Amino acid sequence: MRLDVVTIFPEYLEPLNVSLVGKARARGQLDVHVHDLREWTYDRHNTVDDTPYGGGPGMVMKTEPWGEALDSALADGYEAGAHGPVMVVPTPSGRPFTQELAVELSERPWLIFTPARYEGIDRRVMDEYATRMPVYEVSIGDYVLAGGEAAVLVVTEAVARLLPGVLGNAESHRDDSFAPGEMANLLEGPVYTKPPVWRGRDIPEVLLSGHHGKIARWRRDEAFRRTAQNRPDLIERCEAAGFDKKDREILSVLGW
Ligand SMILES: Nc1cc(-c2ccc3ccn(Cc4ccc(CN5CCCC5)cc4)c3c2)n[nH]1
Repeated sequence: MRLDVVTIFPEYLEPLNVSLVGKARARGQLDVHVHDLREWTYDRHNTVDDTPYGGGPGMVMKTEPWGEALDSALADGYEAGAHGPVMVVPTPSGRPFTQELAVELSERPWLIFTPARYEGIDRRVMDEYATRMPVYEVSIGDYVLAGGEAAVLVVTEAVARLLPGVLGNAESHRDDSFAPGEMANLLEGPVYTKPPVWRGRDIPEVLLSGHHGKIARWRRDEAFRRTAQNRPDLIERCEAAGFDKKDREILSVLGW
């Protein structure tokens, strides 16, 4: 997968050199190119913003630098043999970023991120590139950041860990919250490891029993407990996926 990021804060993307994404890059599973938007300005102050038409607070990012930076990133990518680009535009007003969307993006060969600052980018930039590729405007949550770079880190990490071979055997996204399968749409329950006792706190007996059926049931019950506690909205969603008799038992215990 190729990732291009156009930003006025290239240093903000340094974390893409470490940990999971850094290793995927070192292994050649990810090809990341960060471009400084200001390299596509020609005035003394490297201006990338201007006042909004129609008035209002703040500044809007200008079309020309984005157009030149994106055309350059596209030419570079095609030159390198990449294909099927998709533009990902972080914005508070976008489609919610979910595990489902992470899976969808992880199946694309080329993502071009356009994290903005100020009050966002002149709409004509997205309109222009929507004629050439899918444009996903994406929100990572119902809060307002000062710019899109943090969202690029979030989306990149969620996508990269889904790429084949990126998560080692020791880790798996099989039982992720929101992953398909029997734990679909449930939040994961508590996890434990050695030592067996820590500051007088021991491990739930069932996890030491070696009885895989009981352990799986306990984990599902704990997932229901946590989901009912923190995300009751998800209980309805997984009801659609079908509850078995045991599920209904734990839900009635939880007062559901
Ligand atoms: N999930 C999530 C994503 C973001 C995010 C992503 C990119 C940018 C680029 C600039 N900002 C700051 C920003 C943008 C829009 C407004 C709202 N204004 C009201 C009138 C015009 C616009 C305020 C402040 C971002 C914020 N925040 N949260």
